[in-house]
Amino acid sequence: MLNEDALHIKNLGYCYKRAAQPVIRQLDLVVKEGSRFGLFGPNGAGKTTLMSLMTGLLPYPQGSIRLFGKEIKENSSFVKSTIGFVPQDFSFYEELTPAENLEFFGAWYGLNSRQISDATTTLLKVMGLQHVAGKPLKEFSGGMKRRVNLAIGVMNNPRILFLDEPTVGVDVQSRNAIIGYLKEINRNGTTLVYTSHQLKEAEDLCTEVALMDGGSIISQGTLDELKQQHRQEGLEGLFLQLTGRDYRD
Ligand SMILES: Nc1ncnc2c1ncn2[C@@H]1O[C@H](COP(=O)(O)OP(=O)(O)OP(=O)(O)O)[C@@H](O)[C@H]1O
Repeated sequence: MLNEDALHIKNLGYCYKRAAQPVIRQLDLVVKEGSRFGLFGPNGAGKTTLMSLMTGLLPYPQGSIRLFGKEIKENSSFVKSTIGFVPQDFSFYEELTPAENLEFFGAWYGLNSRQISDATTTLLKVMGLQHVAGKPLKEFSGGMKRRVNLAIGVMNNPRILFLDEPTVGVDVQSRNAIIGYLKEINRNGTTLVYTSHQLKEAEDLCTEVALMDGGSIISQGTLDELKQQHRQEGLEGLFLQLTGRDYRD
């Protein structure tokens, strides 16, 4: 159902072990189902940490994260069947072929052999990987590896897909293919939660944005709303106005 909250985060806090200060502080965030949501902020703002919390990879001692109304730490099998995750670091086996990787991750998601075989055929075609389906990933270019990383993240046809810098280091062709595919699955109902430093790409992809700094959300709305509110023509100007020009790391 559109307009339901896909994600509802309240008063979230997180501190890494032995770190002097929390990385996520009293963070509130709502993502509506069906949106293409972009999360932006300087290096070290806490985006990857927040992704890890939202996908259940890190436990959260403080606050609440509800995924389609369910608290994620109490509903791990619901989370596994509902989300897809495309992490910033490649999350596959370099010695295996794309088809073998998809088979492995499909089984991990709990898909049956027919579902795995159908998803593999479709995704190899969509990602333009049919001609290298039998080669190990260690022989692939960066763009091809990014496309495999994405294919793994969408194998279970997720209701919500989290993407942490999914196009870093890719050429224009791969970028176009990846962004085009993300728009297509969003039209078919998948909510997207995406982070990137590619702000032009983000303007094209995202319907809603949030800016993050120092572990909190400092501004959230549709891109048009925020541009108007802060009298900026683009996301880059908005970003610099709200987060400043100093290095963070
Ligand atoms: N495993 C860890 N242990 C301790 N501190 C960490 C760990 N991972 C990240 N941090 C720290 O947490 C803060 C937020 O890091 P995080 O990677 O979430 O930021 P980010 O917004 O994703 O940055 P970037 O844009 O560079 O990817 C940084 O100060 C970082 O040094």
